[in-house]
Amino acid sequence: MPPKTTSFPRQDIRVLLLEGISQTAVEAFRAAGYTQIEWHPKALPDAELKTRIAEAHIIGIRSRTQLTAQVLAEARRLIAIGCFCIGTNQVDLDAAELAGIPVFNAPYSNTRSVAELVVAQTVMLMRGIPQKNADCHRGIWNKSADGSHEVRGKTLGIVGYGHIGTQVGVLAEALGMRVIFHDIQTKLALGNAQPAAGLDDLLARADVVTLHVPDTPATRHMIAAPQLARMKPGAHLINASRGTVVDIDALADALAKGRLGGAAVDVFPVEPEANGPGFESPLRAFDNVLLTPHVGGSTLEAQDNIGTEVAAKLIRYSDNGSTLSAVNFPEVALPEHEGSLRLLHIHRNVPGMLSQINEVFSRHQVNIDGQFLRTHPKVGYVVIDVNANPAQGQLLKDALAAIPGTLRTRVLY
Ligand SMILES: NC(=O)C1=CN([C@@H]2O[C@H](COP(=O)(O)OP(=O)(O)OC[C@H]3O[C@@H](n4cnc5c(N)ncnc54)[C@H](O)[C@@H]3O)[C@@H](O)[C@H]2O)C=CC1
Ligand SMILES: O=C(O)C(=O)COP(=O)(O)O
Repeated sequence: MPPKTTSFPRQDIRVLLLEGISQTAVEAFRAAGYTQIEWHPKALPDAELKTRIAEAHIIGIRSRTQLTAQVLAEARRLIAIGCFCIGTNQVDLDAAELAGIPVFNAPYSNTRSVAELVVAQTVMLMRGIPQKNADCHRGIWNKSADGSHEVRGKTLGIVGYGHIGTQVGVLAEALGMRVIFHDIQTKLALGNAQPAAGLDDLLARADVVTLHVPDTPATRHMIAAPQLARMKPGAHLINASRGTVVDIDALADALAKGRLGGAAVDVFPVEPEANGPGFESPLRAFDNVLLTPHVGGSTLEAQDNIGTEVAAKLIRYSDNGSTLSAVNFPEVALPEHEGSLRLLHIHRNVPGMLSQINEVFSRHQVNIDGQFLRTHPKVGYVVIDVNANPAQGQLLKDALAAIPGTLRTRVLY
């Protein structure tokens, strides 16, 4: 397959934004001079996604859209992917990298929203509110303190002590909870939080266990029947991480047997494609389970901030070539290239690539003003600033594209 080349004025760059991404993103693209912006309130069905992605230069998604290797194979013009969320597990990151496509996300902007929800869920579960709420809706008055507890002095176990987990811990301590955590990395404990001796130790000690790990092979079903059996009788489980982390049938079984006091679940192994009827889960049967439709990060504040943040990263890459904070790609932080022409060359990381690239410039007798290189094991990214006119830029780009192992070239004027 010939290397992919993209070199357009901003007005010709097609931006496809799916899943109701905040208008702040649309405004940011417009303000930067992009005019071809297509916005969809929902995810697209797979077949339509393949057709649309074939035309797009930039795509923005949230957690629903699956950008598999098969979908990315259709993305002939795509230069960048924006995940307008934290998780990037919905994108085949290796396939994107090998196609020369950097992926950006918003690692912080919705973390506070998730943390606030989890703290609220902790209080609700400890008070038995899900059942009481369900009873009241059915006309049943059940005023009782049985099984209802203050959170003060109780133990919260946080699995995954990252951006969200740490904030949950700080907020929970403000309510007087004892906080213990488990993480695979050594973490600075905030406040009076204490690391647990391991996951099993945490499960055995916590009154409420809350999960804040990413979806990785190691976290899939990390909470299954054996782990649920280790939890304190009557303890509560909260999952606002990914639906893959909990074996949902095992959780339903533990709830059916009365092993747990309750659960709050925001994310599911299979989530409906669109709003409306069609949500299936064995957990629907339990009044003591707080079910929410993956809204941990869905506040207007978070979504607006995410829109601005990810759009800025996509625009910076499109205009300037900077891949700083890309999650799958060699990171190159670049100065502005005013007065010079910038060539981007993305290639398979094989020996001799840089000398072949430089040979192109000596052959064309063009001076290099600046050169920036970063490599990953499989992919290299070189940015070359030259003192050349646009016509020379096109010739240079074509010559660079002819180097075997080239994945993508662009020229930025
Ligand atoms: N419900 C929702 O709407 C939202 C869900 N999320 C989910 O929450 C996850 C966590 O978000 P952040 O805290 O921002 O991520 P983060 O990357 O800051 O923290 C994740 C932590 O989990 C730890 N970890 C990874 N694998 C582990 C394992 N096997 N065992 C124990 N710890 C492990 C990491 O070392 C890290 O400290 C995201 O990956 C995303 O899937 C994020 C935002 C909104
Ligand atoms: O940020 C994340 O990882 C989330 O899970 C939020 O996903 P969403 O943008 O609400 O589809």
